Amino acid sequence: MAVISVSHISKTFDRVCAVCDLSFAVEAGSCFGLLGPNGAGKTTMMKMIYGKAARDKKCSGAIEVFGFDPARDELAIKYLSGVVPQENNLDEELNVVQNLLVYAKFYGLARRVARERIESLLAFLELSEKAGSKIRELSGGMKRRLVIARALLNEPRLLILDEPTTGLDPQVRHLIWEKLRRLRNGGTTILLTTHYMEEAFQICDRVLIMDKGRKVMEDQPQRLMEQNIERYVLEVSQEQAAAVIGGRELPAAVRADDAQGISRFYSDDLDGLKVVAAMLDGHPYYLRQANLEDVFLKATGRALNEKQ
Ligand SMILES: Nc1ncnc2c1ncn2[C@@H]1O[C@H](COP(=O)(O)OP(=O)(O)OP(=O)(O)O)[C@@H](O)[C@H]1O
Repeated sequence: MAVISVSHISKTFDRVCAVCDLSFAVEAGSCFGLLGPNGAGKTTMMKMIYGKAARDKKCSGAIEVFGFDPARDELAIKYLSGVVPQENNLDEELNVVQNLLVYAKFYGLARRVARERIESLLAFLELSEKAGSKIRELSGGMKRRLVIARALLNEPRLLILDEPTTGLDPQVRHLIWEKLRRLRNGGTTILLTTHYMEEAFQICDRVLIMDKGRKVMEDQPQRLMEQNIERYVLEVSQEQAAAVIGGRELPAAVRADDAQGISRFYSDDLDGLKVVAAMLDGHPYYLRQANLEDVFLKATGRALNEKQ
């Protein structure tokens, strides 16, 4: 059963189509990722889902979240969901527990229930020791975990996260991924945006890759890779590739792609790439497995982390 269903939705700002005719569904108990570079339209799409942005008036599409239309029933959706916005909008004047109590009050939780929930959420997000700390005393990763704890106060069936780990170090990123996996395994439906292909690959059951407001492709991450990209990549600076390989014939199973100053040679056949490596005659290169970044690059000609 779909918890979120988006059908032919568009949103235009000053004639710029931020979201263009987008359709997708998020199944109950799954983790769904909107993956795309800065400005792809991910945040705008999310905001329309939780009622913070209106779709175009002339757009004939529909959004349903738990069967409710966010344009009309924002509050009903709010009580069933938790939202982690892109910015950590915590109250700097209050400490960790006080920040959570304010929200607990908003949700109408009795004080004893609120205290119990806060204690268990702080333990779950490994913040118990910081319960009495001021917000400015927290690291970026702690603030992010606190915002996630806050979004979980009303025990939501749907958790919406806008770039949950942007700017955080790899250790915190992995910790947050583990927590999100546990929530998903416990039955919470998760919708997140990210421009980290690794994040999408690690935690999403299904990924919609978007660019310039439009869907580029959508599938399980592993399937997106199996069906759209070769298994291995050899990377070398474009300048060096032009100097030593330019004009020479490549092995039959090798495809070359130049973008952002890097020449990439793709193949399912590792031996073919070893031939390319030998042609480089001692110039440095990087041989790796292909990932969702390569899928995006092949589809759009641009890198995921490139500014638009
Ligand atoms: N309130 C607004 N007014 C005008 N243009 C906007 C507004 N919000 C977003 N846009 C434009 O809509 C497009 C999509 O922006 P959006 O923030 O949804 O992208 P995004 O994929 O979430 O990017 P990021 O990863 O940087 O958050 C961009 O061109 C952006 O400049």
